[in-house]
Amino acid sequence: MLYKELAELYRRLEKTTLKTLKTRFVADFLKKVEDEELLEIVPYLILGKVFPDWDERELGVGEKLLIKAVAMATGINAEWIENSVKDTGDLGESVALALQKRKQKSFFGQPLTIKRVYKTLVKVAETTGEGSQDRKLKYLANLFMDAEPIEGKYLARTILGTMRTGVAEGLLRDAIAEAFRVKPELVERAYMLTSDFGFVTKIARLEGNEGLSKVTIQIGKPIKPMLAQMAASVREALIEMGGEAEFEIKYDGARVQVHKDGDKVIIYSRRLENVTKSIPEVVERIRKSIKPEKAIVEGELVAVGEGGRPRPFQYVLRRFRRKYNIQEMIEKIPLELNLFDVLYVDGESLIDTPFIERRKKLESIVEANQWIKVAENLITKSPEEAEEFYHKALDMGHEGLMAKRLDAVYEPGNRGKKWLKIKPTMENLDLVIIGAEWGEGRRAHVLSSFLLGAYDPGTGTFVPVGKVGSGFTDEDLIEFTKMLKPLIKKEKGKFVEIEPKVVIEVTYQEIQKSPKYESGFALRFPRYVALRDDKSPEDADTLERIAQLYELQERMKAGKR
Ligand SMILES: Nc1ncnc2c1ncn2[C@@H]1O[C@H](COP(=O)(O)OP(=O)(O)OP(=O)(O)O)[C@@H](O)[C@H]1O
Repeated sequence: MLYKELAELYRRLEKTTLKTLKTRFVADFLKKVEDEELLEIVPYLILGKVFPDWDERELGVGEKLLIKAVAMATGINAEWIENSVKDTGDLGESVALALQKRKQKSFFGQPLTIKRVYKTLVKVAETTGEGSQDRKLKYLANLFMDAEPIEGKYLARTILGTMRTGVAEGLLRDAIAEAFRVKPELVERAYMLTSDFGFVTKIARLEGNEGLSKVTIQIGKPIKPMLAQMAASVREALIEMGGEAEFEIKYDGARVQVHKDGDKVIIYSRRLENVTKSIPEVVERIRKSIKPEKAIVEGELVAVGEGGRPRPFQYVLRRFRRKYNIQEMIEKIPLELNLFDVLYVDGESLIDTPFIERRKKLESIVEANQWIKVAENLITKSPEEAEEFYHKALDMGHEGLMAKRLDAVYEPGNRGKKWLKIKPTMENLDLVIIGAEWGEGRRAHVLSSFLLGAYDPGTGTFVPVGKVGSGFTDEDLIEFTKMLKPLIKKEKGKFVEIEPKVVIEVTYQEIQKSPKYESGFALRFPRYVALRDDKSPEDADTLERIAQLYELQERMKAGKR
């Protein structure tokens, strides 16, 4: 299949904002894909990606290298392309211009096929080590040599991860359902269980509803994590759970999903990225402590400080980010793993097993020690006992408690009421930076105030809910400016519009109802807490969640009165 057909799809997607139309375009395209291998590749390309997020492979190509490759392919100098980006505001557009401007196409050129593009990008990702930049450059230049302007535009955007065609996961799910006349809920279910749109598309096409309904979890494919809502108090949680619940310490760290298959261990982060290489000591401990040959378990990784007390979760994220001198970090930031769930053991999925049974299973398969533990818990009907446990958890320096329904099955990707969290403060929000303003005076060269958006899963867009300017150090602002500059879409005076990619956590004094933003909500005194690079923009808090938190806040206020 020709890459040009895919480029044409991107062009059509970009031209309309109508979700139904976009869904139809994607569905029509999927219907045309016959080849089985392509069926697994194309969904990712449509999302503007090459690999699923949980795949360890990365292209490792920045703007500079890409421009060099285009310069090499067209004979147009790199400076011209760089300058053109200042006018177009989009490297993809400038690549198309460069391809148009080139004198003549190679005589031996072959039209690009989707397979060739994909295979080349895989080679680019797998080229590492000494001299790899040069080899990547050659592979890419070869592709651009044979690319038409419209192909070059979208190829560049795919390589840089800035597709901007407005196709989010929800839209792709609906398009798969429409294309192969299968039930959207079954597509969703299969995706939540495997996080693999390639696999799901193939099953939908080849085996229809029946095949989709048989999809189950697999070692090596991460499962979307089950999430919690917030409760106003321990008592409220107990009532919601039907009078009896299991309470667990809510550890303040980073969630991990561990897949063990014999000696092979893969660890995925909260956003299901493969973080195995950054924490080898944890891998080693899992091999020893998790008894079954094959298992999938979940837990919270906590950085431990003096006297075994937990350190803020940012320390764990520092461990995830580190690629070199890992040994040094193992000593500097020791990690303890507190396991709280088991989803699979030796060929058997436990997803539909009630929580209380899973918990028993977990206790039986873990050989606990100083570094790997099963989350401390209390099963009770008594609000007083639960309160006492809550205060004990807080005194120990933990975040609060989780309450879990004893009979709850595991609901991948769902934020329902079967799990509730109880914390002493209002929930911080994780929001996406969608705009910014250049500072004044001493801060004129840095972005210093940021417009925050909540996610709207229905449309795949981000709706403004507030502006944050406090809580940043000078170094933070320099870092953010560096990070956000390549994501600038438009500049208007001091204000810049930003591609929604970066998630940050903020505190605030209150959520207010306000006509200021179309969302209907505004944050009062938001303050920056941390960069959440463990979350993707689609994991950010939604408008619906903000509305729920608003209700909760009002209930908490009423309780205090
Ligand atoms: N015992 C526990 N059981 C389940 N989750 C726990 C536990 N201890 C800590 N956690 C953490 O709490 C989170 C549950 O809260 P929630 O579902 O809101 O997730 P989240 O969106 O990642 O929020 P948060 O910012 O609170 O981590 C889990 O994702 C996990 O990281």
